[in-house]
Amino acid sequence: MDSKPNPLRILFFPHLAHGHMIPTVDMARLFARQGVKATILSTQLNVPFFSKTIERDRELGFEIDVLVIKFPSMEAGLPEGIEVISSITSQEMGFKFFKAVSLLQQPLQRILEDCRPDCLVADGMFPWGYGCCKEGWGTKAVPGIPDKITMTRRQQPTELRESGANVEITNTTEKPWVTRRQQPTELRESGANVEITFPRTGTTYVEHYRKTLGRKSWHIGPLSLCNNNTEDKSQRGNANDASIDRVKFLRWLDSKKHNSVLYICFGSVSWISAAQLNEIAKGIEESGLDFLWVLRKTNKDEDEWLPKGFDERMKGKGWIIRGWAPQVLILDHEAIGGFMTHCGWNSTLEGITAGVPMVTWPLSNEQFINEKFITDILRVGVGVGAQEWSRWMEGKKLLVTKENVTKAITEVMLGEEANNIRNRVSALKWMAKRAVEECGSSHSDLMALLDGLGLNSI
Ligand SMILES: O=c1ccn([C@@H]2O[C@H](COP(=O)(O)OP(=O)(O)O[C@H]3O[C@H](CO)[C@@H](O)[C@H](O)[C@H]3O)[C@@H](O)[C@H]2O)c(=O)[nH]1
Repeated sequence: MDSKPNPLRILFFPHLAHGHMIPTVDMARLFARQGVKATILSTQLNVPFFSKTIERDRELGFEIDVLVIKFPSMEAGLPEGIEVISSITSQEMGFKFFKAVSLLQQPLQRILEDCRPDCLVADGMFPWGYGCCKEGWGTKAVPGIPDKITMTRRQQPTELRESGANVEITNTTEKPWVTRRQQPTELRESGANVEITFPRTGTTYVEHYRKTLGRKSWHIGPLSLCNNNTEDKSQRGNANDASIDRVKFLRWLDSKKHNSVLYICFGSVSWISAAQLNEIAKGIEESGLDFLWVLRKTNKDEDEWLPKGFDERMKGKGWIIRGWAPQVLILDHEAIGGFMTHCGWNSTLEGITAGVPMVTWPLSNEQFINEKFITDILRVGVGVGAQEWSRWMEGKKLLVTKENVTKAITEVMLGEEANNIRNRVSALKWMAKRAVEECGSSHSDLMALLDGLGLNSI
């Protein structure tokens, strides 16, 4: 690949959580493919989650690298080794973790002064990210004139300077999924509900975002589609090489009929009680469906909750994967006919992009809102009946019963509506694919954004 002598340099700083690192790394790779020099900023222990992917892109000639920022564990009273949300095991540890994250502001500022990138893409979870750029560290080429003139932010007219504010780059296509990244807290605080915030009166959500909310935004997703080979898909977000296991369960999936296997995964941070896991297992068994079930390593050992004899009875019918599974690869497999999901935004988009009907089981964060989009607006899934937030509190929460589980999964995979749901989600799948192709809306937004940042004027 021809590399420009002075490419546009963008620093990407994702939150220290898989659900944020994964799409940000995809985004950085997407930008690098357009000639941007992309640098991903992260802490030492998080780099292995994406370093192999980055190395492969570098071998292909793309300008993408990684910069390490020290995580202030000690300063926040955290033990060494806790640098990603999925390692948090208690509420107290969670508070300390977020304290440490907030302490990253000053080191970020120093990095910006040293590196002087043209642009910082900071995670929405770092509300102080934009403030770090206000000091005028960056230079920007003035677009639209024949000669190259660069100015620092401080030298720019206010208008130009302000235009950089509150830039939203969303991992979405032009469907309703677009706006939710920052909604939950606002929604909860305002007491409003989904219908009020997103009226369905013929206007698309993108228009709503841009016109009604007046937010500058570029809708460039679904980002997972930039992983277009098996290696990329299976290593996405994964520090270990799970190739042996991968081959095993992919072969198993190959032996199954189209759309016959239920895939179950609750994302990278959720926590499910032993009693609830027991109900899920019984519900799956009752449905008679084949399944592939991903469990985080932090979940209780199977002998604490797995119904007696489950393993024996489910031989050949199901797999339980402990740890990290290559989700995008699995969802793309034609044997997968349903996805039981906690409605994390990445999983939601990945399910839609793969054209897989969903069984929705929101747990926390903004997931109950995402569920409404899946079940009520897009109508590509059926709710399992989750009624309340659950996090950290074993045994005190309202359980979703095994009957609820059986009912929802059979409705999505076999029921009268199953075909209609499948047709609707298939239509969205193709829409999503078209959006990222050349001339598609996401591709056009990406080009417009890079143009605005001066990619072609440098
Ligand atoms: O075994 C696994 C588990 C997860 N994933 C991937 O990890 C990501 C998980 O992201 P998401 O589905 O968004 O769930 P969370 O990890 O729970 O993400 C957090 O961050 C999201 C983005 O802000 C929010 O929407 C969620 O509510 C919040 O819990 C997805 O890309 C999955 O494909 C895997 O590849 N393998």
